[in-house]
Amino acid sequence: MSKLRIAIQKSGRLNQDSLKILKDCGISIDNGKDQLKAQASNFDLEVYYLRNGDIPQYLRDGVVDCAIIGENVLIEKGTDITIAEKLGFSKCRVSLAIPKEQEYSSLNYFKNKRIATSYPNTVNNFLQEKGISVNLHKINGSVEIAPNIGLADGICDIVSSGSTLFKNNLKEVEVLLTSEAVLAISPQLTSDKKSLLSKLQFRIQSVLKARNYKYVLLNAPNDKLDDIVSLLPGMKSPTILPLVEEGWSSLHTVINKNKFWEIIDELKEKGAEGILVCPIEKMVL
Ligand SMILES: Nc1ncnc2c1ncn2[C@@H]1O[C@H](COP(=O)(O)OP(=O)(O)OP(=O)(O)O)[C@@H](O)[C@H]1O
Ligand SMILES: O=P(O)(O)OC[C@H]1O[C@H](OP(=O)(O)OP(=O)(O)O)[C@H](O)[C@@H]1O
Ligand SMILES: [Mg+2]
Repeated sequence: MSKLRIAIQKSGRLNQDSLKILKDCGISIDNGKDQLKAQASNFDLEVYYLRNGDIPQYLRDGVVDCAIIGENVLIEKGTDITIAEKLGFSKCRVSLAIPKEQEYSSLNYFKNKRIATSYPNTVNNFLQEKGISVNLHKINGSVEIAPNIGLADGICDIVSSGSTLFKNNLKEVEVLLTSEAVLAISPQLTSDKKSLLSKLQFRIQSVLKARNYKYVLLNAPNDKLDDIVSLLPGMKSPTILPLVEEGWSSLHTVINKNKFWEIIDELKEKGAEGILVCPIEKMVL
């Protein structure tokens, strides 16, 4: 059977997290330094190390079967490509920004202005829909410098913490889209690869679920258990085991990491003691 070919970014912001998710899926990659193609030793998978910006074309041409790529790049260059999973890392947004000292009240500000960007299609589609025409300057990097050197009146680029905008005296005025890393599928995927892709996707889903939950163990007096259990969603329902000490139990459950601190405070209020919180490696529902 032929192998599933996956593209990941060769170097840059997605590279390490992409390798990590494959590793967490139990996939070992024989990765010689500077190799552009590597094999997994325990899964029918071939890894191609490519530029993020080139990946949509490789997917379209069927040179690779799937890829880990920023959603923003697919919106810019690959609207024909299907997203199979959102992967929860490399979260950012693509935004319009202008010099800090400029007044801004609406998108009309941009009428006939010069905008520097690496995302011309995204900007064009967004502004055309609103009936606003602009002069676009396509540049590939260091976009935030453009207004300071007189090349543009505004920019459209990736924003995460906002510190690059801040350092360049710019302010974010419109968010065009939000993005995160995704698993994208080639439109040319052949049927013989589908079961391998499902197997990979199943593993990715188990890893992503586990990343969102914590395993919690606590002790509580038996007369407080009902109150405590009412706070806990769990996978089905919590496990309760008697402690050696008379009148006490140990309770085990899983909690969504976003609700974690909120629930921990309530658990303590209701009489829980000795609370342990552990990471979960995989979660299969
Ligand atoms: N500051 C950021 N915070 C979070 N995610 C980001 C940030 N900057 C970029 N990203 C995400 O990571 C992806 C890769 O960004 P990176 O800057 O490493 O690559 P690139 O230079 O755009 O691509 P290439 O591999 O083609 O050189 C982006 O497409 C975006 O999805
Ligand atoms: O809001 P922030 O947290 O400052 O992040 C935004 C910056 O991050 C990215 O650049 P990167 O650091 O990847 O450099 P690059 O331009 O060389 O890709 C992006 O192009 C912005 O410049
Ligand atoms: Mg970058």
